[in-house]
Amino acid sequence: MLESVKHVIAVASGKGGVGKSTVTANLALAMSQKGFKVGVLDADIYGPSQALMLGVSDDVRPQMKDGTTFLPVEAHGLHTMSMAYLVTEKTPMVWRGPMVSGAFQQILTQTDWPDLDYLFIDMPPGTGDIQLTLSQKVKVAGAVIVTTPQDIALLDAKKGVEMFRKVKIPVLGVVENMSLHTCSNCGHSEPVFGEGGGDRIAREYDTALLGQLPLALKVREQADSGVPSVIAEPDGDIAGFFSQIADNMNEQLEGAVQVAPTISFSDD
Ligand SMILES: Nc1ncnc2c1ncn2[C@@H]1O[C@H](COP(=O)(O)OP(=O)(O)OP(=O)(O)O)[C@@H](O)[C@H]1O
Repeated sequence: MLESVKHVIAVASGKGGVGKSTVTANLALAMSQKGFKVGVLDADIYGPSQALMLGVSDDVRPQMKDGTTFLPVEAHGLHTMSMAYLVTEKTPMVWRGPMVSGAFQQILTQTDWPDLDYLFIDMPPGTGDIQLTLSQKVKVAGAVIVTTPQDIALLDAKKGVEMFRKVKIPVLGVVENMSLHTCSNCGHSEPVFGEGGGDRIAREYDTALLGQLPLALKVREQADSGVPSVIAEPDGDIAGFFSQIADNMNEQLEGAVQVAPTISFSDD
């Protein structure tokens, strides 16, 4: 249950479509590759995408324990739970606010989470009911804000930072996604969505810039095929970015619990 989770981390964005789910999946996998026990909860109830990104097929349903709790679904070594496991692709999500936060609360608290170092919550975009429910019901260790560098996204990201501050959830830092695009034909790089936005917001709000990710075709292709870049190319540049982001996030998490090294005894 939630008591067995050491750190709940909310991954949020002000604006939709900035790559929050992509960052959540890859960051969780990067953390898992470092030896931490990691879970992912897809709280983006209107548009859950973690199942797709983590390669969980449509017909997978979580098993029940004692008829009251869900057992998380394992994917690439992560323990995952998502609204997508409980509804069919064709079920329209036309719920009102209270129903949405009720459903969120239920999958959060009625999932039999194993001992986890981190539970990453892929939040819906914006500053709505789910964000409020989360802050009221759970002790959240920190929030990671994902943004793209252009002004319109930054404006929304700022609202996100302010909201977390208001509800006393520490903002661990900002991930700037789609920073530079490198042409796969000629290698030329250009800042499609502008430059330096993540850095500006981090300074303005006295928080860290956890990392910058390029806009790259393979990031989308790999995520969409259910094998995020960190797994698809563990030694590639994208995996390297996420490994650094995971380290930076841990640095920001005061008193982060490190996984105890395995101690083996020898006879001599
Ligand atoms: N750095 C990147 N390079 C290329 N494509 C990317 C990158 N980051 C995300 N994408 C793609 O952009 C699309 C939107 O990303 P994603 O679903 O992660 O965004 P989101 O912020 O979670 O969206 P939503 O608000 O709908 O939940 C996806 O198709 C994803 O594969």
